Amino acid sequence: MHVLKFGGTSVGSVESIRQVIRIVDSHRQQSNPIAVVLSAMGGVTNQLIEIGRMATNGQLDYMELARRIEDRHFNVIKALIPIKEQSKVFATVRGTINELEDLLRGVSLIRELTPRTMDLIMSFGERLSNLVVAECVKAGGTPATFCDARDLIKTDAQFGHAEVNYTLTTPLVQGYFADLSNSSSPIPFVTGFIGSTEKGETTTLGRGGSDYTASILGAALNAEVIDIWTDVDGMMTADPRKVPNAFNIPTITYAEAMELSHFGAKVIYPPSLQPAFARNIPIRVLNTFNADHPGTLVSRTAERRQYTITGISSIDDVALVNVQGSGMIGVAGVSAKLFGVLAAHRISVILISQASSEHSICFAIDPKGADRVKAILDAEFAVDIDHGHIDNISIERDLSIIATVGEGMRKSSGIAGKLFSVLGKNGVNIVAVAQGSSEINISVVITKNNLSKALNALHNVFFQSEARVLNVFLVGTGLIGQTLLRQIHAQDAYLRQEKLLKICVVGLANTKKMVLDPKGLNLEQWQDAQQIDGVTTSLEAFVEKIKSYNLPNSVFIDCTSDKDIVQHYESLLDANISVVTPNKVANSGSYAEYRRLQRTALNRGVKFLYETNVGAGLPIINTLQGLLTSGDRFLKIEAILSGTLSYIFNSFAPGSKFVDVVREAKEKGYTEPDPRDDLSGQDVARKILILAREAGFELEPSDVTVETLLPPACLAAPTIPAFFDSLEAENGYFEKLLSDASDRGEKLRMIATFENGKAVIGLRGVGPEHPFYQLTGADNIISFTTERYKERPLVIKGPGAGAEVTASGVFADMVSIGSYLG
Ligand SMILES: NC(=O)C1=CN([C@@H]2O[C@H](COP(=O)(O)OP(=O)(O)OC[C@H]3O[C@@H](n4cnc5c(N)ncnc54)[C@H](OP(=O)(O)O)[C@@H]3O)[C@@H](O)[C@H]2O)C=CC1
Ligand SMILES: N[C@@H](CC=O)C(=O)O
Ligand code: NA
Repeated sequence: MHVLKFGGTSVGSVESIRQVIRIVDSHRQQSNPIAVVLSAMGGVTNQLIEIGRMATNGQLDYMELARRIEDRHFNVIKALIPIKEQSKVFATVRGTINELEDLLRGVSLIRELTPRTMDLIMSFGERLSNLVVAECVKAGGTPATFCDARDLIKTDAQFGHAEVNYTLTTPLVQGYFADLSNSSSPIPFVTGFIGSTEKGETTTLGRGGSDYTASILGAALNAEVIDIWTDVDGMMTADPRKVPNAFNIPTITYAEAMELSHFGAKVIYPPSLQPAFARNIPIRVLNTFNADHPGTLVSRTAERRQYTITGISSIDDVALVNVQGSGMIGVAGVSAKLFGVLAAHRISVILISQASSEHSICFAIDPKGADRVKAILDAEFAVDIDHGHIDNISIERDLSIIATVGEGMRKSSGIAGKLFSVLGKNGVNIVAVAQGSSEINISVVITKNNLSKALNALHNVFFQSEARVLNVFLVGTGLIGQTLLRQIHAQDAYLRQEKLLKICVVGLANTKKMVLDPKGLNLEQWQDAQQIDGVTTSLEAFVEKIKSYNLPNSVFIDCTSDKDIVQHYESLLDANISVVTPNKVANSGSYAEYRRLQRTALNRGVKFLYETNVGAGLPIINTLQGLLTSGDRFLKIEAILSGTLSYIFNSFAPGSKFVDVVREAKEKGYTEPDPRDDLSGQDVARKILILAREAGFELEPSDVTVETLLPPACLAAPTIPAFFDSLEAENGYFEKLLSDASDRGEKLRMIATFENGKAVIGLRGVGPEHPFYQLTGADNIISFTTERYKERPLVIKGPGAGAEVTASGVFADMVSIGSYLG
């Protein structure tokens, strides 16, 4: 026997019913006999409930709604049954609707709607859908018969959620199907959701009722398989409306399905499938509208999986009740009393957590009942509260529960660690935790506003064949910023495939316009988006947006040289947003500010990265941090730290004009946005200060001595154009510097030195014997003398400025955050 159950959407329209008939027909070709269970046409059950309510209130237009239900079924008949055979079926439907109308008339007269009558009213949905579809199938030439499950499924009299009496039901089901197979073997279309008492009163089976019917039939007939046809491709790793990366779960165990469904994965309601589980009958969850998709197979065992967890589920809105007090410690019976009270009041508890100190118990409930629960507990524990054994009972609202579920978690270490670490790095506070000893479900209670972020962050780390998403916000779309965007775009496919990382640029800003889209901007047209969709930039508004989006794995990148923007770093880090920047301003201000940023990042478990502050993409800061972390001590740093000045002194030759060489350096992208910063020595001063700090020294900007190479007239230039004019006017001065040096057989180098706690920068002539003599292009060279590198210093050399190398350094910092957060 093969049981096929179709839900309300599957029988919701003429087109979908056509598809149901196709599926039924294709299964009929197979050797197994089949039984079909249908729900009511989509929406009809709710309409019936509404009709019942209207009739009780004496609203006569309930008749109008009943007609609409009739019309929907008539339309199916008209579309799927040949005209000459229609009248008989119309008459049967009309007769059934008449019965409903008589019943409603009675309700409207006595103005009372008991649960018993409600069940009877609701039963019309399944009775009509099965009746009509069975006739459509017959009209297509396939033998079919309508089966009213009230004749087979016997229940107690708990109307609304009746309990099945298997002792009576199983033989009735078996007998019916035995008779059927003795006849011409028509396909039975069995009404889902309904049953009847021994006295013949109509009952309904509660949530997941039609699945329950399929499961009862499958268990009684020892079916080979039960198909639950829905409108989605089986069960998913998470709710796809909340987690866009969610994907289909091919196989899942009964226990996992139970755990996931309990936490709101609404595709099926596994408790209703319990009878089939108990008999080890496999269940397939399939999509009527994508019938070739294999869906999800729910059975006792699941195939070996790539991932430790199977799915992530959530309950969006819960309240947490906290009962605590010193009187609870070591006193037996407090929890018995607590949960006894809850049970007596039929209050369903979603999650319980108690620490071993026994000082407090908290449990999650539906927030709608929270006030009532508090009132009940206040009353029940009034004496304990009065005596101070129990503190006041508190309720926390606006919370959600996330459950990570999977058989693979059993006996496997590190899952909880990963879960807490990811939530921690994303600034998601955990209010309560629960893990059953079955170890297949770890549930955490978090604040509701973090639900989407937490679900996506967890899905990202636990299902790593899906690329992890890094959400990037970039301020500064000048030379470095746009080179970075180009590099990100060019590397997109590589990062996804090889690093399982997707960089999603969510926001962009320059001084004029800012544009944000939480789904990610198209990097082929970011300029257009900024121009057309952008609004006037406000850094405050940009930062507020970043925080309010509350996306997982967020990174803020500052590619400006602005001073104001760095004021936002701390609050961003504090909101668990990592910061990456080539901008040296933050790290070269006061030492206190530098330390504050470091500490905030550390405390928040996020990253503040600035490798490109010194030597652009050259691995200088990382190397230095590595030495310091491993216990080395710095004795001396000697370096050429300006790409611009290197280029200038390597290119300035007799016959050329100094100002032209500076212009070339600017055109090549080596200079700061304001080249006076390079020429004055300010840029180098910032870099040596940062290096000294990274080497563990507490230096202030005033501790750096700068011997500038510029004559006073250039230093005094009030604007960039005036500065270039002054360089031109002072050409003789620069020529003399050059000729004096070459007369001595030397080259000019701006050298920064840090030794004995002092940083000095100055223009020096170096001869061929000096290691800095051979430097070419815009190269930087940094020589670290340390306890371990004392005889021969550790030297790093290479291009220290330029758009590509700088942007790639920022890129590397950004990607390393992706790995860290993942
Ligand atoms: N060039 C190099 O080799 C290296 C550069 N760096 C650093 O990289 C950073 C960027 O340099 P670069 O790209 O050359 O500079 P650019 O002048 O080309 O670009 C700066 C960008 O920042 C934007 N910007 C400035 N202030 C603000 C603000 N308050 N709000 C919003 N946007 C702002 C500018 O906007 P708009 O477009 O509207 O003007 C522009 O888009 C600098 O800090 C520099 O020190 C570090 C290492 C090497
Ligand atoms: N303007 C800087 C760029 C890197 O920080 C330089 O010339 O070195
Ligand atoms: Na660097």
